[in-house]
Amino acid sequence: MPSNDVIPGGGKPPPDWILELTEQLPGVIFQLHRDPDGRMHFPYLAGSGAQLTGIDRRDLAQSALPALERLAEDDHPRVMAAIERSARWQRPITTKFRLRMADDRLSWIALRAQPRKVETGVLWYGLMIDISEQMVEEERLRRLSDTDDLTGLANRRKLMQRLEEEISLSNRHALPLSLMMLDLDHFKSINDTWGHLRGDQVLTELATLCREVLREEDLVARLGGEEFALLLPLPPETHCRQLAERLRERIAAHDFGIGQGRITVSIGVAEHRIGDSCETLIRRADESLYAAKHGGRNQVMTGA
Ligand SMILES: Nc1nc2c(ncn2[C@@H]2O[C@H](COP(=O)(O)OP(=O)(O)OP(=O)(O)O)[C@@H](O)[C@H]2O)c(=O)[nH]1
Repeated sequence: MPSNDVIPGGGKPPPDWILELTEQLPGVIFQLHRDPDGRMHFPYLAGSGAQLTGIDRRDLAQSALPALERLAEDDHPRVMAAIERSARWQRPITTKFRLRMADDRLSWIALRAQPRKVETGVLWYGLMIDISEQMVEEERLRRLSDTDDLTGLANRRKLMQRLEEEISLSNRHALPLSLMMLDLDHFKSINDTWGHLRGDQVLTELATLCREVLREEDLVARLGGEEFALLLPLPPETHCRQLAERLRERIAAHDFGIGQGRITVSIGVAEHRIGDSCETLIRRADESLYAAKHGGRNQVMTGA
């Protein structure tokens, strides 16, 4: 295979306007070469992004290591595996990763590269582009779609997603998991007496109280209206019921601005049993909540 497989333009110097064009590109275009023994280097690198890492291109033309060392620790194995797969199956690489820049900032980079077998190993033709802004926006949208507008708690969608994950873990490793359903008592009359805005304020303060009582790893979600769900991974055996009691007492003692003791909640607790699905666990917590309401409200009930 002639050496012009490695050097764009077949070894002839490219015209000035091509050089200028490639250097002005808002990203990086490159060739990445890998020897049969796995050593990599960038025979060609161009684009305005090429300076941002602060690594000299001449060093990268010798070895790709200085760039690979800048990969975020969590992303390194995934990127190496993508390169390996691409080389083995001759499939394009499509990945994204975080790369440490000269100013120590981590930037999100999207990479696309097409591999080609050459006599000396594998040669990729690719491009990289900074997608940090898109990633921030994606994260903002994801948060929005997971969050309840009024209280800032997780919403039903987020709860269902976490519940699926936790139940799958609990079923696989027999880990404890509890679900509490919490519903405000006679909330309609609070709204009717004090107005909808005050009702909203009660919901927001209630969310804060729940968060204060729970631990970081627990999830508090507003399911809609005056109904909340609390998901507790790994609670010690009797912990969940005690916690529900503490929360109930704390709420009953709190002054929501309409006089102490006006706001109470009913709580239904269900503990995960091996083999439970989301629906089964929710149904059992709902049944406990129903029992708490019918037992006179302002109380905690656990499943049979
Ligand atoms: N302020 C406010 N009220 C809401 C919101 N969502 C639902 N509600 C009200 O919550 C009340 C729920 O009433 P019900 O389902 O009858 O329940 P309840 O009065 O709490 O009675 P029990 O649950 O049986 O103790 C209704 O008046 C809804 O209008 C909200 O976002 N803000």
